[in-house]
Amino acid sequence: MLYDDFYIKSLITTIEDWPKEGISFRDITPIFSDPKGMRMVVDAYVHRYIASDITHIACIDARGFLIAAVLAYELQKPLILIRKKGKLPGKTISQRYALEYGEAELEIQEGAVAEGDNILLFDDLIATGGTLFAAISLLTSQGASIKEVAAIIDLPDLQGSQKIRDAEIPVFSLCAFDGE
Ligand SMILES: O=P(O)(O)OC[C@H]1O[C@H](OP(=O)(O)OP(=O)(O)O)[C@H](O)[C@@H]1O
Ligand SMILES: Nc1ncnc2[nH]cnc12
Repeated sequence: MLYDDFYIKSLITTIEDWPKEGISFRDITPIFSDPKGMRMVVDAYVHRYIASDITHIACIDARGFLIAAVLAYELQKPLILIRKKGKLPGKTISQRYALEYGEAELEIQEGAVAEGDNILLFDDLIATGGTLFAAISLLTSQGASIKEVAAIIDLPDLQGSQKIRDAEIPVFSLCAFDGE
């Protein structure tokens, strides 16, 4: 078995009513303090993408950075940082969006990606998909193609992953919290 989704899921804790009432927050912090879990997560993505034709990995501020940086090192691919507004120096392109518990704005630096780039887009979790769609829009507006979206957790009830698939972008996640 390459990875044990039950084991990965067992590391994720749920905090009710955080950061707002009604939200069941899925906390991935314990994965980082469990070396076996961390290796399982990274190895699952390395195995999936080692022979793929992706040219770049793009990842989303902030939790998305944590695994994607290790993955870029392992796969020897350039890493593109998609950051919350006001964090990237120089000329940027930005996109506002709504997520499960608020609104925000994402940015990339001008010239970060180009026509012909084949991107693996990574974030830790897919809820409504608002964050990922903003990232997709930033990358594709510069001519890049999204080869696949990868995440640790999918929350299918919130339909983000289905909307991304409906846009004909493949989605890969290691585990799901479905009606739980
Ligand atoms: O599918 P959505 O409804 O858009 O929600 C998913 C996003 O929400 C969280 O990010 P958050 O903005 O809380 O940032 P963080 O990673 O900095 O904690 C998570 O890391 C995803 O990026
Ligand atoms: N329920 C949730 N848990 C953790 N991160 C999230 N981002 C959006 N919704 C989330």
